[in-house]
Amino acid sequence: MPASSSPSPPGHAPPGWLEVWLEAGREGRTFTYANPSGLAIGVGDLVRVRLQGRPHTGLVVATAAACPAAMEGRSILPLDAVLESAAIDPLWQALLEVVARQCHTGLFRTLKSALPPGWLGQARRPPGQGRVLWTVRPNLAPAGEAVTPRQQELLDHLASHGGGRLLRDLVQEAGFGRSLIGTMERRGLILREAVRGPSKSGGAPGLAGGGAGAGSPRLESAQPPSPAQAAAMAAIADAPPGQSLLLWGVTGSGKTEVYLQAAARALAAGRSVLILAPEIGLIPQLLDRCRRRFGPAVIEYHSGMGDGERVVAWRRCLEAARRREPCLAVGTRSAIFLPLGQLGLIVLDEEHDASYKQESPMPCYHAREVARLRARQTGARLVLGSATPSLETWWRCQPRPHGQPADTRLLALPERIGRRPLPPVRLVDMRQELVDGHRRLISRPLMARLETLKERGEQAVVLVPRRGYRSFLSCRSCGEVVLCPHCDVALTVHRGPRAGGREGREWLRCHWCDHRQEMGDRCGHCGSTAFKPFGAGTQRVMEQLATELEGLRLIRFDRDTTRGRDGHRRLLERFAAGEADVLVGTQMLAKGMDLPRVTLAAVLAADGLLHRPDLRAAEQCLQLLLQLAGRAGRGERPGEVLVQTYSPDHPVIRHLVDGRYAAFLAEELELRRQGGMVPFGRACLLRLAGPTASGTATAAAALAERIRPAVEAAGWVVIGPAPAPVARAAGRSRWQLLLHGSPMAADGAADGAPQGDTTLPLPPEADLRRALPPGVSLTIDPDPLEL
Ligand SMILES: Nc1ncnc2c1ncn2[C@@H]1O[C@H](COP(=O)(O)OP(=O)(O)OP(=O)(O)O)[C@@H](O)[C@H]1O
Ligand SMILES: [Zn+2]
Ligand SMILES: [Zn+2]
Repeated sequence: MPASSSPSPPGHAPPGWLEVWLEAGREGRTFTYANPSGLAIGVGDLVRVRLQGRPHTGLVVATAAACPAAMEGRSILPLDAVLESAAIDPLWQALLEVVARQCHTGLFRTLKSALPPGWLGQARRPPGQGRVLWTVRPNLAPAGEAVTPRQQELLDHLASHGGGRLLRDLVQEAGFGRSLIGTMERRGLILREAVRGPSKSGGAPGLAGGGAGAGSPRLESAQPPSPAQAAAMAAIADAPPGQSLLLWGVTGSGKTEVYLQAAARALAAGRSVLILAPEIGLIPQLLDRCRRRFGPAVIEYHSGMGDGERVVAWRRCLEAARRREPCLAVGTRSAIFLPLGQLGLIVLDEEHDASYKQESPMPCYHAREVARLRARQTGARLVLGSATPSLETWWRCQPRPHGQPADTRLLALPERIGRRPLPPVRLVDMRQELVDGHRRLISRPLMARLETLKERGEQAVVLVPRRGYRSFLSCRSCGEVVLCPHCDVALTVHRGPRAGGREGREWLRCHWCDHRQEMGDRCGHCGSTAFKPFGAGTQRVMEQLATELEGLRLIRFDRDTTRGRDGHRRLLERFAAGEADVLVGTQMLAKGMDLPRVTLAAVLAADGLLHRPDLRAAEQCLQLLLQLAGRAGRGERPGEVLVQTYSPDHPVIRHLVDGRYAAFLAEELELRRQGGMVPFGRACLLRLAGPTASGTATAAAALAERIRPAVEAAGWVVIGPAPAPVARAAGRSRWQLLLHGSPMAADGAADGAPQGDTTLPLPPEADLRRALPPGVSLTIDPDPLEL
C-alpha cells in the first residue's frame, strides 16, 4: 500500500512543490503539484496525483522549496500519495540521459520506452498492484510429497515464470482455478504476496550462486571447461571493470557454458548478471539453461510477457537492488534497462543480431551500445558472444594506432566441444537440376539425404526464407505482381482455414500490415482474373515433403505456428523429443538450437536471401547461413549442410563453403573503408511518414533545407529526400533523408576511430517536429542498420 507520510530526514525541509512527469500524449509533460502535508519526497519517487480529476501515477523529476514563479498566484493541486520512494535510481537516470542524447530525443520518450508498460500513466489500477503467488517449495518430487498432477502443473508453471506470477494472470491467462490455488495455499505449497512498495518478500526463492549443491538438489552442475573455455573464463574474470570482450566461438563451441560459469562467479561475488538474447524465440532455451543451473529465481523480461508480469519482474530487480542482493535476469533488448543493482556482468548472446536495434519508436537505440555505456558506468564486464561477430565489434578488437589497446578484447573458442568437426557445406546447383529435367522444389541430393533420416534415427532442419504457401502471385496477362493495397509489397499466398474459410483454400496476406484478401480478385493493372503463383513458402515446402517422402514426420516452425507465449518452446520440445524428423522453418530455426540428433541443415532457396539491396545484406546473409550450418552435427554423429542455389558462385556462398568468416570480414571492411561507411563514417536516417506521397515528399524536402546548415557545418552531408525502400506501408507514404558524416575527413585520423563523439549535428528533436505539417511523423535513427 502507498507509503504514508514519513517524517522528513533531519536537516532536510520537505519540498513544498514538485515537478511531476505524467504520461500525457507522446512526449509526456511535467506538471506542478504542492506538498502541503510536508511528505518527504525526492526526485525519482513515484507519486499519485490528479490530472483533470483522474488519478495518475507520475514521477517526481524536480522539487522546489519555493513556488515556481510561473505558477505564482495559480491554484496548485496537492499530491495524493507517495507510492514508492526512489523508484528510479540517479545512476540509472544518468544512463537514460546519455541514451536520450545519443538517440537525439528527450528523456521522457526514453524513460517511457525503458520502463515497463503500465509503470507510469493514468492509474486505471495502480501499476503492478495485485497479488503474486510464489512457489515456496518447487522441489516436491524429491521431497516425496504428494501433489496432484494439476497441482504439479501449477508449480511447474510458476517455476517457468521466475517462481511467481500475478494471481489474475494465473486465473485469467493460464486458466488455473481459484479453488486449486486456495487448496495449495492452505497446504503451504504456494505463498501469496501483495506486490506494492518495498516488500518483506520472504517468499521469493533465492538465487543459487554457486551452481551444484547450493540450495536445490535438482540444480545441474557446471561442466568441466575445455582449455579454450577455461582461458575465456579467466580472461573475463581478470578483465578490468567496464571492459568489453568479444567471445568469438564457432557454433557449438560452448559459449553458453562460458556465460553460465562467468555468471556463477559474478553472483557468488554478490553482483548481478544480465543475459540478453536477440529474439523472444531464443529466450525459453536460455532461461531453461539458467534455471537448471541457478534455480527458479532467474528473472525473465521481454515483450512477450503481459504488462503485469513485466512490472513484477521490474520490481523484483528494484527490490533486490535495495536489499543489495544479486539477481540474474534474462531477456531481449528492452531488458538492457532493467534496474539491476551492483551489475557485475552483461552478456549479449548473438551480438551481431539486428534485433538488438530498436527501429521504432524513438529512441532508436542499439542494446549493444547501451550495454557498453552501462558496463562503463557500473564497472560490469560486457561479454559479446557470437559465432559470426558483427563487423563493428570485430573492428573494435583490432589494435588502435599509436599502440593504444583495442577497445574490445577478443577471446576465441576455435573448436567445437569434443573437437567435433564443423559440418561440411555441399552446394546443389539448381540450374543443373533444371538441365537434368528435375523441376521440383526439393533437389535429388536433398531427397536422397532426407529419405535415409528416419532409419538412421537422425533429424534435419530445413530453412525456407518465407512463411506462407507461395512467395507472391503475378498476373498471367500482364505480369504485374499482386501488391497489398496499403503497402508497396507483394502479397503472400497462404493456404488453410482463415476466419470462416474452408480448409485447403488459398488467400492472400500482407506480411507488413497483415491485410488479408481473397485470391480471386482482379489484377489491379489489366483487370485479368488469371494469376500465376511463384516461389515457395514454408507451407508449400511442408506439402511437397509430405507428398514426396511419405512417412517423414514434419513440424513447421515459423511466425504462424509459434504464436502465443510458449509457442516456440512447445514446438522445439516436440522436435527435441523426436516427434518429428524434419523441422521446416524460417530464419528463426537457424539460431540457438542445440539438438544432438540433428545431422542435416538444408537451405531450400538461398537465392531469396542473397539479393537484397542493403549495406549489410552480405554480412547478414552469411551470418544466417553460418548459424544454420551450426545446427548440424552437434552430437556424436557428424553433420552436413546442403544449400540449394541458382548462384553457386556468389561471394557469400563461396565464403560459406570455405567457412572463412574472418576473411569475409576483412574483405567487407575494405569495401566499407573505400565507401566511407560504418565504421569509417557515421550515418543517421530521418524517416518520415504521412498520409499522402506528395505531402510527405514536400515535408521531407523542407526538413532537408532546415537541417542542412547544421549538418554541413559539421562536415556531414544530406542525401535525399528519397522514397523509402518500401515507399508505402499500412497506407502511409514513407520518405527518408540520409545524413552521412565521415569522422575520417573531420579529424584526419587515418584509421577512423570507433565513434567517439556520438552526438548528431541536428537541431533539437522538438524543433524538427514542430516544423512538420500535421499528420507527418518523424523518426530519427542514428547509425541505422537498414537503409
Ligand atoms: N565443457 C564442456 N564439456 C562438455 N560439454 C559441453 C561443455 N561446454 C558446452 N558443452 C555442451 O556442448 C554443447 C554446445 O554448447 P553451447 O550450446 O554452449 O554452444 P554455443 O557456442 O553457445 O553454440 P551456438 O552458438 O551454436 O548456439 C551443449 O550441449 C553444451 O551442453
Ligand atoms: Zn500491407
Ligand atoms: Zn494484369
